[in-house]
Amino acid sequence: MMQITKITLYLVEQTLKTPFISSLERVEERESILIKIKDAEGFEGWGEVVAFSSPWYTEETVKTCWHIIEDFLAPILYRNTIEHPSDTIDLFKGIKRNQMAKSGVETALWDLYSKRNGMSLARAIGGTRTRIASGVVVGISEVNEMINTIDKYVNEGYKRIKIKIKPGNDYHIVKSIRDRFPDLPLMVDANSSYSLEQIDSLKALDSFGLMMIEQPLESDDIVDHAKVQKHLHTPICLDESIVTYEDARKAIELGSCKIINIKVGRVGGLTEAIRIQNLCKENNIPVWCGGMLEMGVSRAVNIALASLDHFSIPGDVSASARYWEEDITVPEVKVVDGYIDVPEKPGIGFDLNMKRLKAVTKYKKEILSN
Ligand SMILES: O=C(O)CCC(=O)C1=CC=C[C@@H](O)[C@@H]1C(=O)O
Ligand SMILES: [Mg+2]
Repeated sequence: MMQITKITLYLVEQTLKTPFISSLERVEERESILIKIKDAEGFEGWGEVVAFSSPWYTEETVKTCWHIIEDFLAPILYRNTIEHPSDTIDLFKGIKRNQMAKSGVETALWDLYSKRNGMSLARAIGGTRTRIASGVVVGISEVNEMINTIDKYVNEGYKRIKIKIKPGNDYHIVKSIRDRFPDLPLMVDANSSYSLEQIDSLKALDSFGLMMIEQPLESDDIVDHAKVQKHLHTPICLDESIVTYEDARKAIELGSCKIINIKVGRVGGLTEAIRIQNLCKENNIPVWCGGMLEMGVSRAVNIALASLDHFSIPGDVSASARYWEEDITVPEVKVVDGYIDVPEKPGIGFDLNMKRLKAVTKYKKEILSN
């Protein structure tokens, strides 16, 4: 039984090594919230909230998450004894959506729970892999610059490259990259920048042997995606549209996608992420672990998630050095020959780099229990 005695929130900010550009936004300064949860026996768990500063990817922001955690989720934790992190599904039921806020808290409880039980987070959630295959994302820029960046990542051993596309910035870019790297495991992510009327632009990509096209249409759509999938050979992968297990079930039933990108934050935590992977396994829908330009705590959670057996496609879990001069956890996440080792230490398997955390913290607050 976990009796929560202290919850502390940290607002942190780090500058990305290079700005990240998608069809919707340019991210340069990355804010996040870190959550530290302490229990009556002195164990500590850490979680990271992956919402961005503005609501371009989903409706949540750093500020909405802070509000939801401070005013609603933390009081629930103080009022209840918790046996298992999955108890939060019921405890948080009265609070609609706000998945990233819930996930930050739930993953901190998973870290706490696995530390209390002397197990790694990966083993606590049933992960079996000892290492995970790593892929990396290349943002939108001038095509020769993208090719040089891809070349660098391929030489670093990354197993799969994802590039960002948008209408008008698609066919010629993919063609140039394919000409240069004919056999590269390559996929594209449109972040919902196409409409049904632009289906021909998507069909034109069919000739490039892409692993998948991620989220071409609206971020809450599964109906039109099903229509498009019928006319495409390339599998559609859904990201933004899948926020719950029920969304995944309906999308699979409708044929809206052939692959799902699971992001822990987007679906409200590890418990829901695991349920979605199990559903996909039953339905032969491959899954992979998405990224959120995250710092070390959430990166560690992604490594644990991707150690589950049905995560068969290299995801967006890359090295700490992909984004950060110095990460907030130690040791840094490293990619060796295209793989990241799954840590065996109890909990998330990485320690907080307290010096770095202090340097990047803009504001810190202990949430009081009444
Ligand atoms: O974390 C990473 O390495 C990159 C993640 C990434 O590609 C994304 C993060 C957040 C929003 C998007 O632009 C994009 C995605 O949609 O998957
Ligand atoms: Mg995506």
